[in-house]
Amino acid sequence: MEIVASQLGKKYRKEWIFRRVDLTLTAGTSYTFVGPNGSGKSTLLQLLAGSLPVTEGKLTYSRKGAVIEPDYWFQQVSLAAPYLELVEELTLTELLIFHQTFKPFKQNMTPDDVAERLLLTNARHKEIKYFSSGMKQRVKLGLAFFTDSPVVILDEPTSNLDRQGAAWYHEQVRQLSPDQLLLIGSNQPEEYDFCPNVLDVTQWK
Ligand SMILES: Nc1ncnc2c1ncn2[C@@H]1O[C@H](COP(=O)(O)OP(=O)(O)OP(=O)(O)O)[C@@H](O)[C@H]1O
Repeated sequence: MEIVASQLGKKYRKEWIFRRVDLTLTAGTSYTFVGPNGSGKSTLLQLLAGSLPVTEGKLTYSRKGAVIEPDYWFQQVSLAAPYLELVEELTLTELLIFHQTFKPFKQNMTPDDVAERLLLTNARHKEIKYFSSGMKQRVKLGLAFFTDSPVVILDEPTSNLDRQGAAWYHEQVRQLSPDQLLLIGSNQPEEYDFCPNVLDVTQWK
């Protein structure tokens, strides 16, 4: 899996958030985008996920040399981010079953298997709206970790997690497949201490 950005730029109203972003992101490794609050990390991740339109430049997804059309990018990507909401009225089991109808889990994992990996077996019949913020964050991360998708994008992955939750995050992130491409947006070095490619988004201002 490869994502290539050529001369990518994003403008909101009259303000350019970044311009002339040239990147080649290749599966088998991870990339972390860093920069101060408001510098554009989340915006860039959403562009790379194909969930926000670019203002200028070009984005290409390809797998084994074959270009993937933009209509199919969403199938390639699992994104966990603070601004993405879970369906609060569903129980955890209902949410996992619902999610599975769009994107299957890895290795034929069942919703019960996923709940166990989330350390939330006891909460699987509880509605998400009654989950603590840390439990919700674990669910968001788990949907990204355990979905069978070649690209995993994590924006502020350990927000709301306690020390045990952060340890769980590190354990899961280490278990991602070498075929997957991991992209992170972060301000906290301990979230990406394992990541060999750290890119400061202010270079594209
Ligand atoms: N929908 C929008 N309309 C207008 N401006 C926006 C919109 N979304 C983001 N911005 C602006 O784009 C800039 C970059 O925001 P972004 O959320 O990408 O930054 P960030 O680096 O992820 O910040 P943080 O570390 O606080 O999460 C900010 O100035 C923000 O106000």
